[in-house]
Amino acid sequence: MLTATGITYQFREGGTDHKLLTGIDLSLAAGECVALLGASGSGKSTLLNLLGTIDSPQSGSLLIGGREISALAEPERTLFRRRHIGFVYQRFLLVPTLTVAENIRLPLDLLGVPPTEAGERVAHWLEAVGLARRGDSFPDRLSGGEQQRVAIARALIHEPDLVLADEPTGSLDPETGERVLALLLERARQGRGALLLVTHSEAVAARADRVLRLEHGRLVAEGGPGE
Ligand SMILES: Nc1ncnc2c1ncn2[C@@H]1O[C@H](COP(=O)(O)OP(=O)(O)OP(=O)(O)O)[C@@H](O)[C@H]1O
Repeated sequence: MLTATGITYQFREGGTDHKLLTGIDLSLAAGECVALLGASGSGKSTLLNLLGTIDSPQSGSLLIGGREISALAEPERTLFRRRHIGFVYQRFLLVPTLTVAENIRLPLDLLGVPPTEAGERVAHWLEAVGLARRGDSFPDRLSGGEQQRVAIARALIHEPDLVLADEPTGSLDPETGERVLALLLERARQGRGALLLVTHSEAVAARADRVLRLEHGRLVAEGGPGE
């Protein structure tokens, strides 16, 4: 469902060009779970932003669901992202002024899903992440693990084809992290969307179908030759 070929990314800082990603080749099949490891600063989050169409590479091709992303103008790209991609971040990034239910509902409102259907889907996801009684709470009333479950419900509610998760369990205790990981993996294993999961944990990575490591601007398959 995703094919990236020859993706490069560089940035200029202090008068010098830094080549962060020098040639990323990556294929993700629908329903596949791939873990992405790499040293701090190797460019994992940058790569996620590129694959998530938030940022643009200097060169290379990115096909998602058969569409070439670089060919899309910004409004189309935004719409594409809202429809097809879900993001989960280490720091949750919930909107503090919205309730839990409103946070989860946000992607549906942006897509113009009718209110009755949106309400039903929010109720389903509140239940699915074990927060049925917390819909009216504000995020700051929730524990870190609960906030991350809200973030996951928000990332999945529109049934995206691709979920990009940037260290989603990084700030959680092991038990809560396991619960959050299980939620993400379960959905991919049901064939409902591919998952690319950035992690620093070898144990978390071992749960994926495949493990890739970002090294010197390229992806290397763990325990085998390159992608
Ligand atoms: N546009 C930019 N301008 C300046 N610096 C940038 C830019 N894009 C990326 N960088 C730098 O490139 C490096 C890679 O960042 P990135 O967040 O992608 O790494 P990472 O592998 O996710 O790291 P971590 O594991 O610590 O989260 C960082 O040092 C970051 O500051």
